[in-house]
Amino acid sequence: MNIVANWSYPTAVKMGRGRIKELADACKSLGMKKPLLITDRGLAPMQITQTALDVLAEAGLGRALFADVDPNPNDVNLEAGIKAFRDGGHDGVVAFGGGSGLDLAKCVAFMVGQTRPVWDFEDIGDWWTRASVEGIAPIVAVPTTAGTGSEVGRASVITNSQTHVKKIIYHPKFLPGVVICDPELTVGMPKSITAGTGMDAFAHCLEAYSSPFYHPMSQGIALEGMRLVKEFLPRAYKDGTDIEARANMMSAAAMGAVAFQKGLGAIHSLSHPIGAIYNTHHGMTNAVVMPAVLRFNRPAIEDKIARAAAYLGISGGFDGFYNYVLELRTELGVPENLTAFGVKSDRIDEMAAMAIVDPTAGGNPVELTLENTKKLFYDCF
Ligand SMILES: NC(=O)c1ccc[n+]([C@@H]2O[C@H](COP(=O)([O-])OP(=O)(O)OC[C@H]3O[C@@H](n4cnc5c(N)ncnc54)[C@H](O)[C@@H]3O)[C@@H](O)[C@H]2O)c1
Ligand SMILES: [Fe+2]
Repeated sequence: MNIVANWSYPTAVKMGRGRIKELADACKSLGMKKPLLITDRGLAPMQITQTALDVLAEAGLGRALFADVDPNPNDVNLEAGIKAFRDGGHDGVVAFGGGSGLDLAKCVAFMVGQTRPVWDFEDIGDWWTRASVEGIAPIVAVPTTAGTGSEVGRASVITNSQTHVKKIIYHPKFLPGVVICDPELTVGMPKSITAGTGMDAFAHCLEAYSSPFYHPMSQGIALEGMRLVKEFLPRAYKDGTDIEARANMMSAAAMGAVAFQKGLGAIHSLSHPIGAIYNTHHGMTNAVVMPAVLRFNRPAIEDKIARAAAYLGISGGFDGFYNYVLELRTELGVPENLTAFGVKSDRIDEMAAMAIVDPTAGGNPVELTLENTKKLFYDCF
C-alpha cells in the first residue's frame, strides 16, 4: 500500500481538577494583558464563569466578558464579538464554554485581523496551505462540556443566519495556544447536556474510526476514545459529581476531535442541517441518527466495527456493537428517532441536499448521493 497522509498534533493541555486557577498564567504565557472572555448567554451568569473572571481580575487582567452567543452560534454573534474585541482594545481571547462558546470565541480571535468575510474561510479543499493569514489573536480555551473537543480543534461551526446552513470554518491557526481542562467545570451540566455532549464525543470517535481515509494515529486514538466513553459516560450521567468520570469524558472529547482529522461522516452530515433548521442540540442530534447511519454504513464497515467491538469488550461483532449503541442511548434518555426528538419529516429533500454537500460527507464510508441520503433521513424518523 502506498501510504500518503498529512497529520499534525494539537496544543498543550493542562488537565486536572481546580486548574482553572491557572487561567491568568495561561493568558500571560501567550502575552495577553487585556483578554476578552467569550462564552454563551446561558453560561455567563453561572458561578464557574464568574470564578474564571475573578481569576483574571485578581491577576490584573481585567474582567471583560462577551456573552452575546447563541447555542449553534451564528454570524451575527460573530460580528458582535469582533466589535466587542476591537472596541475594548483586547489582545487575546479566553474561549470559555461548550462547543458554542468555544467555536464563536475561536472564530472571533481568527477574524479580528481579517478583512475578508468569514465564509471565505470555509473548510473546502486546502486553500490554507497557500494563503497566509495574519493578525490572529492568541486563544486560551476552557471547555465546560465534554463533547465537541473544539478546544483542541482547528474548526469553528458557525451558522449562516441568512441561509440557516451550518458552515465549518477552518484554519490550522484556530488551534488555541493553551487549553485548561478542569473537570470541576463540567459538574453542573444538566443530564441531557451530559448525554448529548458525551454522544458527540462518541460520534467523533466512531466516525473517525469508520472513515476510509488513512491516518493510523487517529485510528488508535478513536478506538481508545470510544472505550473511555463506554466506561465513563454512563457514570458521569448517573452521578454528575463523579470527577474521575468527568475527567475521562474530557479526555474522550479531546481525543474525538484529534481523531476526526481523519474524517467524519453521515452522522454529522445529517446532524448539521437538522441542527441548523431546527436548532437542536448537536450531540443529541448525532445520537438520534446514529443507529440508522450504522445500518446504512454496515456493508463498508462490518469487519472494522467487529474489531472495535472486540476492543471495547463487546461480544457479537457488528450486531453486538449496534445493540450496545441502542442500549447506551436508552440508558442516556436519547429520543428513539427524529419524530420523538420533535423534528418534522416535511423538509427531508432540503436537508438531504444540504447533507450531501456538508464537508463531513466525503468521510462517510458509503458514498452519499441525494437519493440514498433521502432514504437515510426517512430511516431516522
Ligand atoms: N468545533 C468543532 O470541532 C465542533 C465539533 C462538534 C460540534 N461543534 C459545535 O459545538 C456546538 C455544540 O456544543 P456543545 O455540545 O458543547 O453545547 P453548547 O456549547 O451549545 O452548550 C449547550 C448548553 O449547555 C450549557 N452549558 C455548557 N456548559 C455548561 C456547564 N458546565 N454547566 C451548565 N450548563 C452548561 C450552555 O449554556 C448551553 O445552554 C454546536 O454548535 C456544534 O455544531 C463544534
Ligand atoms: Fe460533533
